[in-house]
Amino acid sequence: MKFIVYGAGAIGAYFGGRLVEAKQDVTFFVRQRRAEQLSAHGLRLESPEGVFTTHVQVAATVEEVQQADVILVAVKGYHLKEALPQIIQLAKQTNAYVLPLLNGIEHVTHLQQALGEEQVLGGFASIIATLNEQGHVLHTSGSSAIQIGTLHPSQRNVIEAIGALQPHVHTNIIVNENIRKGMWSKYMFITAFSGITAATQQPAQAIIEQPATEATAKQIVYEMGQIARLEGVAFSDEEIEKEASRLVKFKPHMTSSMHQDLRKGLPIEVEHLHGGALRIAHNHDIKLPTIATIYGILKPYEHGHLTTLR
Ligand SMILES: NC(=O)C1=CN([C@@H]2O[C@H](COP(=O)(O)OP(=O)(O)OC[C@H]3O[C@@H](n4cnc5c(N)ncnc54)[C@H](OP(=O)(O)O)[C@@H]3O)[C@@H](O)[C@H]2O)C=CC1
Ligand SMILES: CC(C)(CO)C(=O)C(=O)O
Repeated sequence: MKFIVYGAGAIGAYFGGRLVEAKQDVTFFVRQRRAEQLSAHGLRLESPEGVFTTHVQVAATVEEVQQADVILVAVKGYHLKEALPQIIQLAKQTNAYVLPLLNGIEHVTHLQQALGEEQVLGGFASIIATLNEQGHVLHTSGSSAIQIGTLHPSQRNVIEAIGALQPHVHTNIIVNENIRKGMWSKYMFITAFSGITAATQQPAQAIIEQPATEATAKQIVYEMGQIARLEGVAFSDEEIEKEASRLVKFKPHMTSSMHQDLRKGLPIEVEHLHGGALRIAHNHDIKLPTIATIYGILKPYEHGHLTTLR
């Protein structure tokens, strides 16, 4: 298959690299600095699933890309404002399916509004990965997977075709028959885990050892469950409780990428995750007081260091 990977950060480079390794035709759509880095040094994945180094095809302008079957989107939520017009243009000119791997939900709505429901697939990534200074991917979790699925009945063939790559890739491609629910489960969990670790500036230990912090984190999951249901995603009480109970199952030193980014003074996805949840709640005329509080605490850190506050 012919893939465009839009954004060659941790997720794009990792899963795109695994597709190159599986002999797929992959073009990494990147900005100038990353294009130079990838052209000069290629792509290197360091992972418990194997080290892989390869030359890659890159493109930095939409004119360079004529054909594609699938566009994997792997930017951060805070890149979307700039990236969406280009992704939409790429999708329109190639007629390719768009497979977003971001955490959150709002990007799916934006893509569907621009392209129609038939062109936007469902998906998300399960991995812990980052780029080092050389632009190599460091994959540190024990496993890696993307979950994919149809958001429209017409997408069955393309989802099956991507799923059929599974025997050839050194990662997991899981076809999820209810991908919308899968995406919401991940959104529910990550909004709580990233929100509470970033707001407390503590790893999972704070949730595990401090009942008040655990209760706040779980409350975020319950509020996310409320909007998921209002959006028509059928979560039972038990399923929501299961997501909430995952919050205390981490090793105490574990933390979220949002907390790590905050510590490093990097931008964080608070507007995309927590802000996105509040906008959905607003559309349904309800309040999410715990998420609103976490959003208020984290919002000043949205762009990284607090250099703009005087
Ligand atoms: N990393 C992880 O372990 C996990 C991440 N996720 C989710 O996946 C998504 C991506 O995260 P991650 O890969 O870590 O993020 P990264 O910051 O590592 O990568 C994002 C990449 O997008 C590129 N980019 C941004 N704007 C553009 C643009 N206009 N054109 C081309 N490239 C662009 C950036 O390039 P540049 O170098 O030019 O800035 C950067 O390399 C997020 O929503 C995250 O929450 C989900 C599960 C795990
Ligand atoms: C919690 C974790 C590490 C794994 O789901 C994650 O996705 C994140 O922090 O962004």
